[in-house]
Amino acid sequence: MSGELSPIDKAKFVAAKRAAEFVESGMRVGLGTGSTAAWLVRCLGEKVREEGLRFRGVPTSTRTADLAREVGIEVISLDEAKWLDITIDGADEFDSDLSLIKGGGGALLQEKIVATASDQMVVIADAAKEVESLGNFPLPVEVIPFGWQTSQALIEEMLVSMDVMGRKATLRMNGERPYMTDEGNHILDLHLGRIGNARQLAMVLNQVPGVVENGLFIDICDQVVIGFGDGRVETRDINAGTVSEDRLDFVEDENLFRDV
Ligand SMILES: O=C[C@H](O)[C@H](O)[C@H](O)COP(=O)(O)O
Repeated sequence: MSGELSPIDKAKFVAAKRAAEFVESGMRVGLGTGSTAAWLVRCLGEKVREEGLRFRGVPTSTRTADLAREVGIEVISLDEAKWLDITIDGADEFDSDLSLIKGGGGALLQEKIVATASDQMVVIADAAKEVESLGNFPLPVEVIPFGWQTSQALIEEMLVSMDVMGRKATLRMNGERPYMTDEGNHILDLHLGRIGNARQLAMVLNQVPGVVENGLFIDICDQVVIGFGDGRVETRDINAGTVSEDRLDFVEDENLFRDV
């Protein structure tokens, strides 16, 4: 289906393809979750098959683990890897400091652990994910099933005293049933509209009984690779303070698009 990808998928694809070049043989690599990260896994699988790239991947969800194995990537656990050279993952929102909202796909807990255990974290995203202020995308918070309604009420109460616009926390559903994460937990999505002090909110949320982790990634991401529908790619490195631009084409990528 080459040439039939939507502009948004092309944007995700070129970001993923550029970031796949950061992976070198011998590395231990955190593999993110979501549609953009799935492109990364496919691009890396192709490099394994076509170019003899040899690395070990630590997936952040069962979905990513399944896809990674399918495309020929050697999969190990985080405990086996202990520490990672790089983690590459998508995001739901990022701002100019490379603070993130993640967890739209429900994998925020493993994603945060894996990213934090890495020398560097690279986010891959289409340009629409960039925001001036985080919070338009509902902030996912992973809670244990026991007493989730109490956790929900405590979060909503706590939000009253915070610098946020909205205060509603809704239980994520999967059809008729509550959504279950890989760890068997639920997700509360916080409809905030605008988050003033994301650092403070991230810390306070994790103090609420029942909360396991929240989807705010502060001071974790080092680089973002932003893809555009016309093949342009922009890479920003927050530590080096550099920005580079480039353009990729889609012609040679027919094999990758075929099964998607
Ligand atoms: O839990 C899911 C992850 O945080 C994803 O990386 C995030 O939701 C972005 O997903 P996508 O690349 O599909 O937009």
